[in-house]
Amino acid sequence: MGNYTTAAQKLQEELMQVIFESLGLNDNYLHEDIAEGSQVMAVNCYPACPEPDLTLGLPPHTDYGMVSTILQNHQGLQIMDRGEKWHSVPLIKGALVVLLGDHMEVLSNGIYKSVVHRVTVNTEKRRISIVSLHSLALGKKVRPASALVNEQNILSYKEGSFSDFLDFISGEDIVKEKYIDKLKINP
Ligand SMILES: O=C(O)CCC(=O)C(=O)O
Ligand SMILES: [Fe+2]
Repeated sequence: MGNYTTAAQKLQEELMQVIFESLGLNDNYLHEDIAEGSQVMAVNCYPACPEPDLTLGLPPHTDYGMVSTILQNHQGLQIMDRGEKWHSVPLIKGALVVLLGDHMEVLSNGIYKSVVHRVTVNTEKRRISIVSLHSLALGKKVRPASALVNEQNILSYKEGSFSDFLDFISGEDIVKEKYIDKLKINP
């Protein structure tokens, strides 16, 4: 697990460079903050369920961070499109799933949106996923990149940190309210 955690952090640094390049930002953008950023590992176990239509493994949500990578042993993850339709993410052996989180939506000033996802269960097989969630260090604020704020794309998000997210989930009814909506300016 230690080696996997280190490799996931290194992969995340490379992914961020590519994502920044795709946004027209310098691929060195926030380099040190990313290298010193936060990483949370979550291991999820979803037992086989006799009545999968009556429940979910994990309810719909977005991840708080910049990116999350997921290693899974069985299909079950679903993502929602902009028309609010669910799509199953296929299981590809040896492949990782990469999801963009709320802090990437903030940093890109809304050019990229965090993806709503959920987990379904199945009757046959226990599903295990190993998720690596990345953002900046606990108290470090993520804000829209100034190069992505202009007349066509006005400032649309307030700054937020991992620590702000933790305060949010300890205080709010997270089923009714979404962290990203708290950061939107004039949603
Ligand atoms: O189990 C999965 O594939 C996703 C888990 C997840 O969304 C999470 O831990 O935030
Ligand atoms: Fe998630």
